[in-house]
Amino acid sequence: MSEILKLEAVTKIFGSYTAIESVSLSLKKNSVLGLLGPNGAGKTTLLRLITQIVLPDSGQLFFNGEQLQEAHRTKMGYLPEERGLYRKMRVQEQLIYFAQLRGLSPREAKHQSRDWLKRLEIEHLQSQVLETLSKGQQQKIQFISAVVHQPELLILDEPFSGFDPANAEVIKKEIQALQRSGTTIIYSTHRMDTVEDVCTELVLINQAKIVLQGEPHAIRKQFDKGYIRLIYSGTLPDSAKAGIIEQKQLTDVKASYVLSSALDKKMLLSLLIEQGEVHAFEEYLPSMYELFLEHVNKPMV
Ligand SMILES: Nc1ncnc2c1ncn2[C@@H]1O[C@H](COP(=O)(O)OP(=O)(O)OP(=O)(O)O)[C@@H](O)[C@H]1O
Repeated sequence: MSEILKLEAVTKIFGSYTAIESVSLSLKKNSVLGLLGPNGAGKTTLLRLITQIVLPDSGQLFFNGEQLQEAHRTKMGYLPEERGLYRKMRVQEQLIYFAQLRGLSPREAKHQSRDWLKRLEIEHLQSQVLETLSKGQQQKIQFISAVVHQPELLILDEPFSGFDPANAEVIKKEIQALQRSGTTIIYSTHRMDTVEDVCTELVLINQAKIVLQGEPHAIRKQFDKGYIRLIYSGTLPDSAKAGIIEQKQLTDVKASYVLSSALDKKMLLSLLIEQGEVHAFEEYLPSMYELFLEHVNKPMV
């Protein structure tokens, strides 16, 4: 059984508003799924359906091949968007409490909490009351509370929010390490810069529906228009000028271009080499950011 999670035509309606509409997806064990989408698209609702905080109005969810049920909760870790820790409780007490709640023995709970505090280099905070910690430090504690019981499936809603770039990098590395040790990860994010490094799968949600789905490079390849990226010092030959899609001056002499696929690549390259200095001449795939904008702005049918 290589599938950890499966959704079949899942729909969630709040009053008269459909927040998730007939979403189907299947997730292989050990993958990292990035959930992208504009504000209000339905990402958090989808995560809440998987964690059973809300129940679907129709459709089915399966975990490791079984109908999703209460008992699966201890096999999942959830970092919610609205962080929920006890402000007056001490750090270590709190982590031990959450770990035990998710099925660890007191001894194992203590061991794992200590280990994680050390990994995130905040062991010196273990006896502090949560509310005396900075926002980023509290975020780290919240992250630990989601992973301390070694869940099979880890669900993270905007895991990088509240972190400075250095700590965001620390969290990114931990997510990658968890994947290497066998954890399956789903996370929602607005940070397009991290998705291709971290994710093996991407899902783009817009207006309650999935509009793009697949492996990041494959999604980009699907929308390949055959463009060329050229970084060049010199005067562009006339034949290339006609094919300019995008142009950016980098220095007085050096510029970056996106050129149309209509050009004869071999001939163009030899002309360029003859007349100037070629710094880069490569296949240009649309970025996830461009695809995001394109698909989110398109009216959905
Ligand atoms: N409990 C609820 N009751 C009523 N409407 C809700 C509820 N939860 C979510 N919604 C609505 O469902 C839609 C999707 O919300 P959701 O929080 O899933 O979006 P999101 O993609 O996570 O957005 P963001 O990126 O802004 O966090 C929104 O219009 C929201 O108002």
